[in-house]
Amino acid sequence: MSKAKQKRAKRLGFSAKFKAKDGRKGDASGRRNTEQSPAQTVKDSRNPEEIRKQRLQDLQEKQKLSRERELMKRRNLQTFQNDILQRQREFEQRETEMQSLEKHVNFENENSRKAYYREFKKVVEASDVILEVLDARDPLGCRCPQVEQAVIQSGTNKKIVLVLNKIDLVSKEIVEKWIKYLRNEFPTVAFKASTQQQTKNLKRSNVPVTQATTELLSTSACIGADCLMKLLGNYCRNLDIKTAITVGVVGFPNVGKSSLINSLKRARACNVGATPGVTKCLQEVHLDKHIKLLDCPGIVMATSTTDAAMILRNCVKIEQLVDPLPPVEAILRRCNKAQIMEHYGVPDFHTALEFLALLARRQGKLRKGGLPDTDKAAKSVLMDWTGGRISYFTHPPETHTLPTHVSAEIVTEMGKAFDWDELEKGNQEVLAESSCPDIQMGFCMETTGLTQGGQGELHCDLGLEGGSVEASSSKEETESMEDDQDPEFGPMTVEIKSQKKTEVPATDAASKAPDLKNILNVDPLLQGQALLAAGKKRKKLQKRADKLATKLSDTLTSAMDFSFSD
Ligand SMILES: Nc1nc2c(ncn2[C@@H]2O[C@H](COP(=O)(O)OP(=O)(O)OP(=O)(O)O)[C@@H](O)[C@H]2O)c(=O)[nH]1
Repeated sequence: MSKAKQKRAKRLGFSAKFKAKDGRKGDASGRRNTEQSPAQTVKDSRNPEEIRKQRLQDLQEKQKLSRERELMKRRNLQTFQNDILQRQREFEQRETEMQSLEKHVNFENENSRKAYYREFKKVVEASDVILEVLDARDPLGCRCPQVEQAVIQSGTNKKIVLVLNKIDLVSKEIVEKWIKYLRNEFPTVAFKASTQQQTKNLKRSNVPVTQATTELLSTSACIGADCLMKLLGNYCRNLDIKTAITVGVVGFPNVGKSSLINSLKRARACNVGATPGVTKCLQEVHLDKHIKLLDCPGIVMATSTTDAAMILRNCVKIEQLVDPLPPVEAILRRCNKAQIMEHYGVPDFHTALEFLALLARRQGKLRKGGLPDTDKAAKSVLMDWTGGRISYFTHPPETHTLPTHVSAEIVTEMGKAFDWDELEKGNQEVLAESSCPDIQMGFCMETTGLTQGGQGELHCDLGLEGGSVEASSSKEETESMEDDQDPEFGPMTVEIKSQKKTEVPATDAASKAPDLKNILNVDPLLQGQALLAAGKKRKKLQKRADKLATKLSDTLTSAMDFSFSD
C-alpha cells in the first residue's frame, strides 16, 4: 500500500481493515492500538464492516461539530436575522406548495381518470354494443366525443346506443325533443333506472300504456328496460348472432350506469351511489346466456369545459372540493336573484361570497369566533343543485348538425343492425307510461340520498294534499327561469323548489286522548285504547303539575328565607 493511501486510510479510521489486510494488529501507521480493550479487539476482528461504519459516523459528527463551532464564532446579529428570514421563506414556500396541492385534489382525480380511461378502453375492446348513458337533464353536456371516437375507430362492428337516463327528472316534451335530436346520430333509448334500495327483485314496469297510473310514477320502478332489451335482442337477431354479445355501459360519473345494469338484471349487481366515482373498476354482469353487461367507471375527459361546469354536472365529489365558490357563482348566475333570496331566506346581496356569508349565518354554520362558514354554506347550495332541489334541464338545439367525429356514413353503419321502428314504438310506450295528464314529471321528483351520503332514492313530492295529487300546486310550487344562452350548458331552464311546507296537524297522542270522564262517549270498540291513552294523559298532566308545585315551593322557601345570610 502506498504511503498516501495509508494516510487516507488512517484519516478515515480504516485501521481495522488495514490490520485485516496485512495481518498485523494496529492502525495505518503500524502502531499497536493500545486503547482498545481485548473484548473490543475480538469484536473488531469479527465485524470490521460495522466498525468502519461507526468510525465514519463518528468522524462525520466530529466534523459537523467543529463546523458548527466555527460558525458560532463567526455568528453575529445580522447572520441570525438572515437565518430567521431564510427559515421563514422556506416555511412560506412549503405552505404555498401544500395549499396548491390541496387545491388540486383533482390531481388525484386526474390519476384516477387515467385509470378509469384504461378500464374504459378494456370495455370498448371487449364490447359489441356500447351503451352510452346520458343524463336526460343535460345530454349534450355529458356526452363524451372521445368515447364515441374511440368506439368508432375500433371498427364498424361495434355499435353505439345512447341511453337517455333519468327521464323522470325532466318533462316529457323535453325527453321527446332530445330523442328526436339524438337519433339523428345514434339509436336512442329513453330510460328511467330503478332507484330501489333492495338487493333483489328490482321492479320493472311493463304496464300497458293505457293502464299507467300516477302511482306508477311515484314508485322507483324502472321504465324502459323492455325497450332496451328488445333493441339488443333485435341486434342479435339481425346479425344472426347465436352466441352471447357483450354490452359495455359507459358514460359520465353519476349518470346512472350501475343503476341501469341493476335495473336490467333486476338485482343489485353493481354498487350505486349519489356521489360520483362509485364504480372504480370494470365489472361483469351476466344478464342471461345471450347478453353480458360490462359496468365501466365514469369517465370525464372534457378539457374544454370549466371545472365549475363539471361540478354542476355532479362529476366531482362535493365533499372534496377545496374551493366551492366558483360553482356557486355559476349557480347564482343561472338563477333568479329574487327566487334565490326567497328560497334561502336571505336579504339582498351583491356577490356570491356575500350571499354565502348571509346563508351561513342563517343556517347557523359558523366557524370559531362566530365567523360565517361560507365553505359549508356553498357546499349545501351545491348539494341542493346536484340533489335536485334546484333542478335544471337543458333544451336541445333547434337544428341538428353532426358533430365532427360522426359522419353520415357512420350514422348509417351504426344504425344498420337495429330495428328503428321497434325502437320508436318502445320509446313512445316508455314516454306514455311515464307521462300522466295531470302532472308534469320531473318537476316533482327528487333524487335524494346525497346529503346522507347514502344511496340515491327516488322520492315523489307531488304536492299531496289529503291524499290527492294536485298538479297545479306542484306547478305553482316551482318557479322557473329560462336562460336562453348559457355558454357552458346551452339553453337551460333552472327551477327552484319553493320551501312552502304544508301545515302538519298536531298528532300528539296526548292531545288526541280523551279525558277519563268522557270515556263513555267513545265508541265501545275503541274504549280500551282510549282508556289507555287517557291514563297516559292523566299521568303526564300529573307529572307536569308535580314539577310546577316543586318549583313553586322552592321559590317560596327561598323567598321566605330570613336568615340574613350572605
Ligand atoms: N331520479 C333518478 N335517479 C337515478 C336514475 N338512475 C340513477 N339515478 C340515481 O343517480 C345516482 C347515481 O347512480 P349510479 O348508478 O351510481 O351512477 P353511475 O353512473 O354508475 O355512477 P359512477 O359509479 O360514479 O360512475 C344514484 O343516486 C341513483 O339512484 C334515474 O333514472 N332517475
